[in-house]
Amino acid sequence: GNQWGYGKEDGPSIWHKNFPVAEGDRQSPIDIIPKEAPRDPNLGPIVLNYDQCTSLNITNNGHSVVVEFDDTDDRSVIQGGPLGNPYRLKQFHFHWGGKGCHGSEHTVEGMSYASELHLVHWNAVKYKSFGQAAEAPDGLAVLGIFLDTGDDHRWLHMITDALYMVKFKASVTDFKGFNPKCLLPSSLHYWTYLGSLTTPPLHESVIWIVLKEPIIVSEKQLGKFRTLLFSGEEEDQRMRMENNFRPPQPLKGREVRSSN
Ligand SMILES: C[C@@H](CNC(=O)c1ccc(S(N)(=O)=O)cc1)Cn1ccc2ccccc21
Ligand SMILES: [Zn+2]
Repeated sequence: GNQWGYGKEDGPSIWHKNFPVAEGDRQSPIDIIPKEAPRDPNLGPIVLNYDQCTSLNITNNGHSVVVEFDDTDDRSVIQGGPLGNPYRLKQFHFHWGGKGCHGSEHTVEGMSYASELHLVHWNAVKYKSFGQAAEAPDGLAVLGIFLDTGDDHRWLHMITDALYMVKFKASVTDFKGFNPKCLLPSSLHYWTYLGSLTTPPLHESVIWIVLKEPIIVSEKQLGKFRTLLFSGEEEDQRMRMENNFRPPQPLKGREVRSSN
């Protein structure tokens, strides 16, 4: 299939060859300029119902580390804010940089954070499957959370302690009972805009909700993400998984709104 990555030969600058939508009108991520993102009084708060959440496993898909959820019912949903329906949690994953360099996807006035967490949800009211939703303009809602560096995050160790089990591409291990609520910052104030997946196939199917407040994790915890490999166990070349982020894309006239 279409092999893509984050290197010189297969990275973001050449994705358009196999995925022409890369040059589309609603691509993500973007640079968010707060003073150009007016408060919209019609934007209510986002509501996260993650209490019955059902994480299943953690996997290295060769691009990131992903925690997958049982999305066969509405136990874990996001709703409110810009969303017309509840959207069902499918997975979350991270993007990060290399040693001492930042790796968030969205930036704020040109400033990037150390890392960015994406909680991926799909509109199971309107669409029959995640795959079908992933191709629809209102099919997905991704909650983006910035990670900044400072003290240890008290719960992130539950993820970083499992990373040695999924060092290689295509490795997967059980990861049950993890509630991502523990990864939220104290404020749910957000920016929202219409965008896309930030990796191929780059479908323009995402309602983005990016939280303004970052969570704080330590350099040591972030460093554990960089022990993951892009490469599979059988490959002789070991390529460290780092800098797995797409840079900001043209806004092309889109409006970014701010919650109150
Ligand atoms: C959409 C693709 C898989 N890609 C994603 O699911 C995805 C999700 C979020 C982001 S980001 N970085 O923007 O948050 C990027 C990619 C293929 N695919 C199609 C159907 C399908 C079913 C299960 C799994 C993968 C599937
Ligand atoms: Zn992502």
